[in-house]
Amino acid sequence: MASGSANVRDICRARRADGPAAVLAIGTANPANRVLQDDFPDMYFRATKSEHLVGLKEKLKRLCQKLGVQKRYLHHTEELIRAHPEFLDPVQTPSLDERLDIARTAVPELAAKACRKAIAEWGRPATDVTHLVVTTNSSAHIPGVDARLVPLLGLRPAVRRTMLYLNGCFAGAAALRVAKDLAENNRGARVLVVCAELTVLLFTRPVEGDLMTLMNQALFGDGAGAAVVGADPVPAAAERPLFELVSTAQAIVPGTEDAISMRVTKGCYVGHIAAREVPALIGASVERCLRDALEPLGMGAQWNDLFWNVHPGSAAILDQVDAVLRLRPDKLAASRRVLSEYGNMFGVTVIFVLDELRRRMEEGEETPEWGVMLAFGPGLTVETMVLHRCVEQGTGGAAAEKRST
Ligand SMILES: CC(C)(COP(=O)(O)OP(=O)(O)OC[C@H]1O[C@@H](n2cnc3c(N)ncnc32)[C@H](O)[C@@H]1OP(=O)(O)O)[C@@H](O)C(=O)NCCC(=O)NCCSC(=O)CC(=O)O
Repeated sequence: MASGSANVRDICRARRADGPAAVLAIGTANPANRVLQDDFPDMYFRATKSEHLVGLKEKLKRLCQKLGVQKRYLHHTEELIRAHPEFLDPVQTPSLDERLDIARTAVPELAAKACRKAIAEWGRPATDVTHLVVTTNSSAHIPGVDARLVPLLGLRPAVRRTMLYLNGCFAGAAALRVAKDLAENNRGARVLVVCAELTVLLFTRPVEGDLMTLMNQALFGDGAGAAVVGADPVPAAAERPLFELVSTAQAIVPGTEDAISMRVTKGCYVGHIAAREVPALIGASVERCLRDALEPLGMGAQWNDLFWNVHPGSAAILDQVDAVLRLRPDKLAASRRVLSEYGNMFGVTVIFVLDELRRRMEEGEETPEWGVMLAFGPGLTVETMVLHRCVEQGTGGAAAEKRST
């Protein structure tokens, strides 16, 4: 009996990886339909036949100026909305089924596009992927996006799949956290992580007095972000670590369960955000979460000595994190750029920020060795991940060339 249990320990120990999990490749994708934020109020009020609500449209214009978004990509075009008049008033004409039908194919296809880029950069065949972690808010099917990705990407039928639904904006960080544990506890594992979102589930017409709808239409964008995660990179297979995932933490901020929420209704998804309060709530909790994550590693609160990947929930949220941590103006530049170019893509956004940080490092931007990923979402939940930079600074041309071949 005793020797039996010793055996099991040995088996478990032998199965663990030696080194930390690392991101080995990143891929991102968006739908083709590009929407400039300056054009959005006209487009939205035209598509929803709401031109008569002149005051509300002016309000949306003012709101658009405040969010930090200049451009987004949306799967739903004016043409698609014209073809689905039932989307305009989800209370009178419930249309969850029609929206989910769109998501059924569009979400896996968008996810596959990001995954293909990540796999191409990784340089190994798709059949070498051992685990798949998929997360989305924009789907409710079984078999899910994970199962659909197997034939789309040519993964092995024996790939071990994990599907995370409805995690809000912390989904990307949560998926990377799960991937880290899988990679470190399964020697040789190569985990494909993908997060994909479509906002057609939230689409609805503007209603006088309903500010939340304006916010949901103006802030969020569609996209997919993928990463290959594995420990002990194999140089002979041309694997190279970009970021080591050093430690992870998750915390619920007490008393904030109503601050961000989402309900699946007969009509569509209905999101609620206590938008004016959320930046301050995050600001009040962020330092505690960071100390809890960093102190066990013997790292102090020298926030400007780190690089930062903060989920850009909106400009006000980034401003609040900036102010509380007294960050130098350039510290959240990657988060601000992604918000500006793509909008808030829920959990996808932190993967885009990771890619943007990598690009900046390759282009030679002076970057500290250690960094932090911070993501927020319903709960209020704060996900914190300590990162270690492996990207070689200033390798811009060579690395980008490798990705494009
Ligand atoms: C809502 C804000 C843009 C408001 O900015 P300011 O406070 O600077 O400006 P303000 O109060 O003058 O408001 C500007 C205009 O927006 C209107 N306004 C205020 N609150 C609003 C709301 N909830 N929805 C829509 N409009 C709103 C005001 O009436 C005003 O209109 P008028 O001009 O007529 O007076 C900002 O506070 C913000 O970005 N909050 C955080 C948003 C957020 O929570 N993002 C996280 C998304 S969720 C996420 O990322 C995670 C997840 O989903 O899981």
